[in-house]
Amino acid sequence: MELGWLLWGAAVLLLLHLLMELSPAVNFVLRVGFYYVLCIVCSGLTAPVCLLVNGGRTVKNMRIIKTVVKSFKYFFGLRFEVKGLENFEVEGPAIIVSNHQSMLDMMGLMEILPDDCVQVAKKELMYAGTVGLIIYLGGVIFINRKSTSSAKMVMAEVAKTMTADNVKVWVYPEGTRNCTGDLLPFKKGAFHLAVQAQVPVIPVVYSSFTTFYNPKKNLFTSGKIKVEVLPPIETKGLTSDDVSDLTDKCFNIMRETLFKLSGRPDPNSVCPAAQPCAQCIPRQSTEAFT
Ligand SMILES: CCCCCC/C=C\CCCCCCCCCC(=O)SCCNC(=O)CCNC(=O)[C@H](O)C(C)(C)COP(=O)(O)OP(=O)(O)OC[C@H]1O[C@@H](n2cnc3c(N)ncnc32)[C@H](O)[C@@H]1OP(=O)(O)O
Ligand SMILES: CCCCCCCC/C=C\CCCCCCCC(=O)OC[C@@H](O)COP(=O)(O)O
Repeated sequence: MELGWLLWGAAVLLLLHLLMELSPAVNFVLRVGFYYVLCIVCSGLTAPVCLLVNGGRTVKNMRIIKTVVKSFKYFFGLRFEVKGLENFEVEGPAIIVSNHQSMLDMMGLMEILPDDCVQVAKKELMYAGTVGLIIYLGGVIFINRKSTSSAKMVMAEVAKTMTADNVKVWVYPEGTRNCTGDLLPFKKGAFHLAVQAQVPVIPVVYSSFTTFYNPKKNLFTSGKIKVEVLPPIETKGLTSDDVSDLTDKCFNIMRETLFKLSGRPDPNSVCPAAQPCAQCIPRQSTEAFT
């Protein structure tokens, strides 16, 4: 009887393997599906541990969540090459800003997440079953993207409490996932927050996923992700009038780093050729690279 089940299991695995080999779409759906299942199951198992160890919603739970999520990369053959971790060693709170390419970012996030750091997330994630529960227990700050005034109010509250609680806040300034290999224009919330709390901004850049992950092409293979934590940008003495400049400065540094890490030409270099080349391609027309 047990041997029968084993043979059935082996046959199903073999069939799935064959299907994945034959069809990129099946391969993509199964790998993404497996990521979802892993997140849902691990969240369900980790939530009671967080409750038992730390008693409720607290940033301390992020250490437990981080330990679990850091193991996910082995299932998908992902490798991280990290540079500049010492830039996280600032005294006290800071705002960390990074590019946001896909839900796979959770693995990259947890790979380098410093202690006492919470993320800003869209409030819809709170209702994502066990994943919502674990995110809630980790102390994630939820914002309503459909209401600028309510999002601003939450951010203003965070600016007041982050210094008292000595926490770092991780924001995805693009405000949505973007897997084009370039950056979307930055929203200013993170930078208002940094100026209001008078804390540094630490930019973090992940290389483009487009060589191994592209939903439009049903591509999801193993791959290497280069990560660079850039030096903190101070905001002491800056006022709300400086927010736009601060946003632009961060955007330009991060875009330049994204292109460098992804092996693309420097976006700021001037093309000497008469014909447009890769350097000349304007920021929003990046489909050619995906
Ligand atoms: C154990 C296993 C577990 C496995 C699974 C779980 C794995 C890990 C779990 C833990 C990790 C969870 C992490 C989850 C991450 C989720 C990521 C996301 O959800 S990304 C989406 C949500 N985040 C954001 O949107 C942040 C970026 N957005 C902003 O900062 C925006 O600015 C805003 C949301 C605050 C407002 O956006 P919007 O309404 O579109 O308005 P804007 O155009 O940006 O601004 C309008 C004007 O208002 C000014 N402004 C903005 N913010 C402020 C402010 N705080 N104070 C004052 N003024 C502000 C802005 O400057 C604009 O004015 P202007 O005159 O045009 O300059
Ligand atoms: C009872 C309800 C059950 C609902 C089940 C939902 C299951 C969800 C399961 C697994 C999801 C794993 C993903 C982990 C968290 C990913 C965070 C993320 O990447 O959010 C995207 C958000 O930043 C921006 O969203 P948009 O690009 O604007 O969209």
